[in-house]
Amino acid sequence: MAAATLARRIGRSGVLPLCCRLPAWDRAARPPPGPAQPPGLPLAPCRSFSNNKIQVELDESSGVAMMKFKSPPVNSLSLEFLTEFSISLEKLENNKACRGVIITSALPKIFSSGLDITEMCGKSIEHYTEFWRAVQEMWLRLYGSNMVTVAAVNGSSPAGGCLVALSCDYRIMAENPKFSIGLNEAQLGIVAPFWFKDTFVNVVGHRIAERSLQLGSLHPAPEALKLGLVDELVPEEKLMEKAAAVMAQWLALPDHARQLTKTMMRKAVLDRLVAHREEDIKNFISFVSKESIQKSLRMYMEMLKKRKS
Ligand SMILES: CCCCCCCCCC/C=C\CC(=O)SCCNC(=O)CCNC(=O)[C@H](O)C(C)(C)COP(=O)(O)OP(=O)(O)OC[C@H]1O[C@@H](n2cnc3c(N)ncnc32)[C@H](O)[C@@H]1OP(=O)(O)O
Repeated sequence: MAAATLARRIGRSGVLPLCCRLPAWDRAARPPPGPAQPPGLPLAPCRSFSNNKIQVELDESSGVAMMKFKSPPVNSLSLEFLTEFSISLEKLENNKACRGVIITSALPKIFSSGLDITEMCGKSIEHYTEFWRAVQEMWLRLYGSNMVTVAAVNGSSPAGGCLVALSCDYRIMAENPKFSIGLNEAQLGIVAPFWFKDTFVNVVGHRIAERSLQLGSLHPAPEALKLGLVDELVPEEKLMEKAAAVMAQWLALPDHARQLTKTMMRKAVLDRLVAHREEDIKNFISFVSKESIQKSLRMYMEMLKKRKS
């Protein structure tokens, strides 16, 4: 689907209507590009594209795309960011030349600061609906992607930023103990929804997830490795090289076998949100509309500003 059409269909809702496409986890496995492809068949025109928030470059010879978050100061996941993220994933997913994507940040020291807190403060019910649908859409696309997804975590990655990394197939983090990662929602006085929790449990197991979620822990990189929250630590300057090597290793397998296995591992969790999407939006709205929650979020934002001065 052309980007302009996609953007029109998403419209202000930030959501791709489910009727527009099969979810990635239900699609048939794609044949690998290259010799198996009928000669003369044009590849989708998406070698490189970028928008205000995200830059993507696809190397058609390897089938690997590099996606870089570039939304200063901290790559917070605003409605606009999430919409651009979903559009970028959709474009790659639909491009037969693309088999894998490495996700990283173009900003120093920050992978993503998580959901944009200002989107959850003092807004209308319509806005909360639109925002939360966009968060869901991003996760459904990323967690359900047929592509190999590698997170090259080159900075701190709290809450929604951690979810992005957790939703990938493999996480490599820069071995800087000043960088931390985790679902710290409880520290903000908010609660990670069930599908954040399910994604976390699928990576680290129930006990570690329960303790970490209740405490709202942000784990410095070495601790994140010990917990299995990330798969590897490497010196920062080696991060992209390592991500490319891991990607090559994963792409060496036949797509159909890997994709069907991924679907088998993730389907139950994806289906659970798909079946309860509207209820999940209602829960989000009634939760963030509470005066006590608004107060907690405002205090947290003030704390961030004070810490700076
Ligand atoms: C019953 C169940 C119902 C379910 C209900 C669901 C409820 C909601 C669930 C929500 C799920 C996920 C939530 C989130 O993702 S919330 C976001 C959590 N993120 C954080 O806690 C990170 C906060 N930020 C930091 O710790 C630091 O900023 C940093 C990322 C480590 C970077 O530090 P820095 O020193 O380099 O930069 P700093 O000066 O702090 O920040 C620069 C400016 O950016 C602003 N900012 C930072 N993070 C955010 C953010 N997430 N959203 C919006 N704005 C952010 C910060 O305030 C600075 O602004 P300014 O320059 O002072 O104006």
